[in-house]
Amino acid sequence: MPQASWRQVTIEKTPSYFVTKNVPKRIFTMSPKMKLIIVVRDPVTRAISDYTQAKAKKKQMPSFEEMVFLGGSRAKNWGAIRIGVYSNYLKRWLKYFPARNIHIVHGERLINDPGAELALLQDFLGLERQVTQESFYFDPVKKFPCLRYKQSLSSSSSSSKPTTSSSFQTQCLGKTKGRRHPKVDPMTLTYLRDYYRPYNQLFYRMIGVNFAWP
Ligand SMILES: Nc1ncnc2c1ncn2[C@@H]1O[C@H](COP(=O)(O)OS(=O)(=O)O)[C@@H](OP(=O)(O)O)[C@H]1O
Repeated sequence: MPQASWRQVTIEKTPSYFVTKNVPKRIFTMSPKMKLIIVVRDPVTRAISDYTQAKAKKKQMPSFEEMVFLGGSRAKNWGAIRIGVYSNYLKRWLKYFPARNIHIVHGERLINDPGAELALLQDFLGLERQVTQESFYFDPVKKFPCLRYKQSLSSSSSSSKPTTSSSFQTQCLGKTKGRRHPKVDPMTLTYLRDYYRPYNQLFYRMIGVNFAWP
């Protein structure tokens, strides 16, 4: 972790931390006061997203449906499916950290209403609410929210007096985020939704929030 002054908050982001066995203990040993942020989305969409990412790297990969059904009972062990059982992983974290140290970000709302989701996140981190709805605009091409922020530009005039003007800068997430998902056969979707339902219910009870994933 880089050094930070008392005015700064350092964030480190690695998706695999959530699901890697020894990480809760390792992070607890590093600092039991650590604040943890977990972004979750409907596990069925998550599985398709995971598959889409893998397929982009491995073109000859079978279709999503084949991966789910031809894998038979092994399919449940396929990382893309297994990771969506959030309750299993959260349990491990709760052995070390109290629920108040863990903030769950609602992945769908992060896309549909980023200002509201960021308000909750800033509160959790004890930060002033500087990122607001106005910090985002919806990019019609990318179909995702992107950041819009003011940047002060200093320039020297002929009298060499510094002038400060401000303009908006914009920033979207990179090309690998927000990939187009394949269309998945409805029977496969139903099968996966039925599979996740009880685990989702357990997860809602653990966090005290119902995301109402279908
Ligand atoms: N603002 C914005 N722009 C683009 N993408 C956004 C945004 N907010 C959330 N998302 C969702 O982030 C998903 C990719 O995040 P990952 O955690 O899978 O990324 S990674 O594992 O760290 O590579 C990515 O998943 P895919 O849509 O499957 O690509 C997005 O749905």
